Amino acid sequence: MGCWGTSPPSALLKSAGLQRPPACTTVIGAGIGGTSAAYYLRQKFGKDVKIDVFEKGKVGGRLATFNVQGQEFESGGSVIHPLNLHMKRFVKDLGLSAVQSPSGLVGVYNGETLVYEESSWFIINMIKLIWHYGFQSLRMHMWVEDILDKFMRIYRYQSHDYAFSSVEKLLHSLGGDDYLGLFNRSLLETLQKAGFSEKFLDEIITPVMRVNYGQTTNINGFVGAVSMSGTDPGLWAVKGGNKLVCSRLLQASRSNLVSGLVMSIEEKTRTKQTGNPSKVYEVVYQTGSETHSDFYDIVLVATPLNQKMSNINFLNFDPPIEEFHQHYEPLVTTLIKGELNSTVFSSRALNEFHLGTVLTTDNPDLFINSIGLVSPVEEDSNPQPKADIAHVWKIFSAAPLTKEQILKLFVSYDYAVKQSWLAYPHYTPPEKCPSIILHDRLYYLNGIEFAASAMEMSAIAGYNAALLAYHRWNGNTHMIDQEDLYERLKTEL
Ligand SMILES: Cc1cc2nc3c(=O)[nH]c(=O)nc-3n(C[C@H](O)[C@H](O)[C@H](O)COP(=O)(O)OP(=O)(O)OC[C@H]3O[C@@H](n4cnc5c(N)ncnc54)[C@H](O)[C@@H]3O)c2cc1C
Ligand SMILES: CC(C)=CCC/C(C)=C/CC/C(C)=C/CSC[C@H](N)C(=O)O
Repeated sequence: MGCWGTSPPSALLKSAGLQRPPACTTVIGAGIGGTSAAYYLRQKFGKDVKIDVFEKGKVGGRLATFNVQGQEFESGGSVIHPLNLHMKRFVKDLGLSAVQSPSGLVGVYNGETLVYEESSWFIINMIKLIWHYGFQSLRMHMWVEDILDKFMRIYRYQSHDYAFSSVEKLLHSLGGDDYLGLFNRSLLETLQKAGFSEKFLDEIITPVMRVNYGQTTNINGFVGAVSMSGTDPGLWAVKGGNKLVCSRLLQASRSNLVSGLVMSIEEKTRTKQTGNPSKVYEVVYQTGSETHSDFYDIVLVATPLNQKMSNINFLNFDPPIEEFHQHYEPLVTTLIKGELNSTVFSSRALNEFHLGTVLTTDNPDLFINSIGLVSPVEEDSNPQPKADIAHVWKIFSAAPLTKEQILKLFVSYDYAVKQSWLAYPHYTPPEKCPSIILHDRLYYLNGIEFAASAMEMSAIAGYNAALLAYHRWNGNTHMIDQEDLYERLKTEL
């Protein structure tokens, strides 16, 4: 594979006031971030650009399914918010369809008892919430709505082709200093300042952070709000599995999928047939037992950069590329088809136990973060626990469950399968997001996960990196890091 054959002579383009298009680009990682980046690279750079996508494992990355006795279930990223507009548009444009995610009744267990239990009657729920927590639920809902409202501005910026060179600048463009402040402070600090009570934080907010991010209210306020929005009504998933979005994006981008592990990236000077030297990146990768290398004008890294997850070496850069040591939270997803031992959580037998999900408080004696009924990826349904039927339950835990632990939770079970992840960043605000621009034409997408890790966040990062690469290649500095975009675009319809 070479980079030089396809682009028109640069002298010709320069005289027409145009930069030559890059001949070869590459994306490392075929998760939702990498495949959306490939899709937008094609849209921006046009049909002649070569796009190679490297993937060491399966297309989809953290979007994956398990098979339980012939049926597929999501094992990684599972629910999508109704206002996640990139995911929504991908599904529509790529000929996929959406299914509603199960929304059964939720309870919160503290290791001894259910401290909160939803009712199927809306009015009873309202009364219970007000009785236990006053109007804090309503205030929380308004807080999240305000953050989400501002978040939606990104779609307008991106539809006008604006790009950001850092995650901090992107966040600032959404809502100014207050928005950036959310990222720099813990959720706990922000919500305590806003007057939320310890009881509400311990019994409602912490359990939501545990199910979604395996962490407590020590995470940053922005990811806290994203996590709370994951309790909104109308969550959905892709029929057949969320990972289908990645394979369809790859197809639509007409990229070449290279099944290989990228080991290193190095900047090299190449002399073209015209005699002009030019800077390119050499990407060294392994397929099976063989080592190969190829040269690229632009490289987009779409995987968390740390030794445990991608282990890519950046060689001979001057100044050197910063080292990434960000810690990702270990998390285990276990699917169990069996009869729940409902008496673990309440005195009620299973035929009187109507909860579809049990969340947990931050009690060190608990060995699970959450347990919830799940539906196969093909089905649009709301499974209800019934005494006579073994259902499939999904459990999130920090460590793999032992057989004894499973037998505490289930009277009996037919099948159990587990998947271990390094799931999301371990959030420790205040912290700095890793740079998006690692070098001249070398970009990094996954820094956005330090603001919040979610499918839509990676899709936003993929679009942003493609726009940034395009504008920097063409010298369109006026399309990068523009201030007051919201005010400026408000008048444009
Ligand atoms: C258990 C779990 C539940 C989740 N639930 C939700 C949810 O309900 N909703 C939601 O929005 N988000 C959820 N998320 C988060 C969401 O799944 C991720 O934020 C998102 O999928 C990240 O996508 P990505 O493309 O950025 O990274 P990844 O999906 O990690 O993709 C990176 C890819 O790069 C590949 N790669 C790594 N190193 C190399 C190398 N050296 N060479 C070649 N290839 C390499 C990897 O194999 C991988 O496929 C969940 C995550 C987990 C783990
Ligand atoms: C990015 C924005 C604005 C919203 C995303 C909201 C959302 C879908 C949050 C969930 C994030 C997440 C990491 C969930 C993990 S667990 C999901 C689910 N509860 C499950 O049981 O699988």
